[in-house]
Order: sequence, then structure tokens, then C-alpha cells
Amino acid sequence: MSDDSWSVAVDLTADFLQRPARMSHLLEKMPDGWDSGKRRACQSLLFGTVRHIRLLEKALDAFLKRRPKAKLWAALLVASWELMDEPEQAAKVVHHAVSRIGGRFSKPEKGLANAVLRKVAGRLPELLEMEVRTPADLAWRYSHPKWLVKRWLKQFGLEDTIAFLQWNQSEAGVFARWQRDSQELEALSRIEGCEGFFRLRAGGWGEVFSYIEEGRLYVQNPAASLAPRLLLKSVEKGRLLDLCAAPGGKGLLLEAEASAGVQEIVSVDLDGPRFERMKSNFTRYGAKRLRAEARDVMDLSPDKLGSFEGVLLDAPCSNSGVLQHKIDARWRQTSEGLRELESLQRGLLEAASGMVRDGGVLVYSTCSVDTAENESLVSAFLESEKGKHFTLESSQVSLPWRDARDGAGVLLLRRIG
Ligand SMILES: C[S@@+](CC[C@H](N)C(=O)[O-])C[C@H]1O[C@@H](n2cnc3c(N)ncnc32)[C@H](O)[C@@H]1O
Repeated sequence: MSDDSWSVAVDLTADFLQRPARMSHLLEKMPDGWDSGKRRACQSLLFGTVRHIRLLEKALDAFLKRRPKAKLWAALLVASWELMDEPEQAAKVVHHAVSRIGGRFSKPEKGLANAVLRKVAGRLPELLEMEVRTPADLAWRYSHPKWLVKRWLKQFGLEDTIAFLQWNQSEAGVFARWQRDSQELEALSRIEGCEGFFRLRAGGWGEVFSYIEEGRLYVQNPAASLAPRLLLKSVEKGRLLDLCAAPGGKGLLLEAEASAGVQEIVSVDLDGPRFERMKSNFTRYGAKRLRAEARDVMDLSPDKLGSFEGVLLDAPCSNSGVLQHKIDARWRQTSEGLRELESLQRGLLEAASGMVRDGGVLVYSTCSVDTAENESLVSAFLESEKGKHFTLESSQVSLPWRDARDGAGVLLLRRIG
């Protein structure tokens, strides 16, 4: 690993500690001229450190009277992640980290790093082997906010919550689906139980890259198929409405799998960069039946767009089902923010319901595993003035630790009058 990759990983970790920004935004700060090897090395250090941040902090805090200034603290965290990742290389890791720290910080700071990292190398295996059960212990062991752990303990119980936390801490796989002209590739292996989806083998990017660029292969988690496929089971002809659609992943699946009787799919999202990305995805993937409309779902009415046989609402959510690959998201949530989200989801569901024609179906979906954002939200809608025209026909939940794919909630409602 180059000193550059290490040093930039330290700077980006310090940035993250100051404000838990999205990882994708932090990665944009890597120097332009870097080759893929340097990028990969830096990203892997940053992701490992951020994913395990509370555990690494706990290991270090035990040997420090107070935390040092931000950049040195970040350097110690990155080095501690390396110790956790490669325990058998501890002596080498400490040696490299101390010499890099010596190149950036003062002599006493180098001395401090040397003393602390040697102790951390011994402490980390002990922490990893500890049996943890309380919300506070689970929170540091698996690096999640305590309030989220408590919430999940209430909903899933101890065993499943631990399995969920462990899932979030494991490295995310990459999955893909052929949009058109599928072919057998070494880099892609079939996934049992999820028709049409493939797992990308480690080191396989080189082989698939051109297919993605040409608009043939779409990177997508198998859980993303649940909502569009449930909708398509109920609609064989007419028009479909794809709400909260950008960047267009579920819309593209609708386009690829809808029967010939479906003439048009209207994909709606707010104007902005995500909408533009959706439009260019539709062009790149040659999606002829998809029409992108920049609109606010709250302002939709059948007067403008007509009504639809099938409506898919993929509501913005807490992302609790995709924390394995959105490793920063857990730190950007608050319980207050969740309540605001639930109220937005309720508003969007009510607005979406107005677009379904008599006898038609509405699929509500999120990438959250929380009942409050899925089943409970839909139950409350069914009790409301608008909801009394609908009945719940089916619902599915994808639980990552059980189903080995992203989490999701998918509920199908039918308009009965
Ligand atoms: C879960 S993402 C959608 C992912 C998308 N369905 C896909 O499969 O690629 C939620 C989307 O909701 C959109 N959104 C949020 N509020 C909206 C509103 N009032 N009107 C339209 N779109 C909205 C966001 O811009 C975001 O793109």
C-alpha cells in the first residue's frame, strides 16, 4: 500500500469524524490522477475504519488519557482498523503506521502512536471475543448508534438483532441483472432463488464494465426486484406509474419484464441530478416504454397524467435495509428524522393512491426493515379516508440476515371502489 493511499484515507476519516458525510462524496476527494490500485487501497482503509469506528474508538480510548487532535486521532483509527483486518501482520502494521505518523506529526506524537498501537494490537482480539448483549455493548461492538440498536431489539429480539448487526458489518456483495442481450460471463455467478440476478465475483469488474457502459447489464441488488415483480404479477396490460423513480432501477426492471400489453411506464421523480441520471439511464439502456417526468408526487393528479392500472411507489426511507453498503447512513439518522420520514411516506402514499384506477393496484415499497415504515404505515393508510377504497392483498419483507440480500418492505394494495 502506498503512503499516499494511507495518508488520504486518514484525511477522509478525519473529514467523516467532523461530519458523517456520504462515502460517495468523500471518495470524490481522492486525487484525480490516481490509478485504480491506489483508489482501491484508500477506499478499503476508509470503509473498514468507518464501518468499525466505535469498536476502534473503544480499543484506543482504553490507552489514552484524552483523544489527540483530529488528524492524529484519525491516523490511529486507520492503523487500528489495519490491526483488526490483519492481526497476524500486527508488528508490520504498527511499524508502517508509526513511520507514516512520524512523517506527518511531531516526535512525541510518533512516540505516543507507537506505544498505543502496540497495546491496541493486543486489546482488539479480546474485544472481538467478548460476549455482548446489552444495547450499549452491542452499539460499540458492531458500531451502530445505541438508539437504533434499541429500536431493533424491540422489533426483532436479541438473536436476530445480533445477526442483523453482523450482516451490516460484513462486506457487501455486488449484484447485477441483464437488461437485454444476456450472456454467460466468468465474472457472474447465478443466485439461487432470484431469477435473472447474478453475483459479481471478486476482481470481476474488468469483465463486466463494458456491458454496463453499453446499457446491457445493470448493477442492482436482488431485493430491488421484489416490488416491480409483485406489481407485474397483477398487471398485464395498460399503463404503469413508477413513483419516486430515480435513478430508474426498478423502472428498468419493469421495462424489461412487463408483458407486451403494457404500453407505457411513466417514471416520476423530482427535478434535479438524480432525475437527469434516470433520463440518461433510460436512454443508455434503450428503454422505449419508459417516459421520465420531472414532477413532485405530492402534486400529481389524474387530470394531468390520467389514472393507471398499476402504480409503484418506492418511497424515500431510513435505508435500514441497506446499511451494509451505505455504511455512513446509520450515523446520519435520528429518531426525530425518522418521524419526519414517516410523515413524508404517509403523504406520498396518499398522493400515489389517487393515481390508481378502479380495480388497479398500488405497490408501496421501501428499502427499510422497520415495521413503522412498512406494515404499520400501510395499516394506518388503510384506516384513513383515502385508504378505505383499498384492500391489502399481499406483503413481503426481505430481512438481510435471513435472505442474504438487501432489506425491503413491499405491500400490494388493490383499489376496490
Ligand atoms: C428510494 S429512492 C428511489 C429509487 C428508485 N425507485 C430506483 O429503483 O432506482 C427515493 C426517491 O424518491 C424521490 N422523491 C422524494 N420525494 C419526492 C417527491 N415529493 N416527489 C417525487 N419524488 C420524490 C427521491 O428524489 C428519490 O429519488
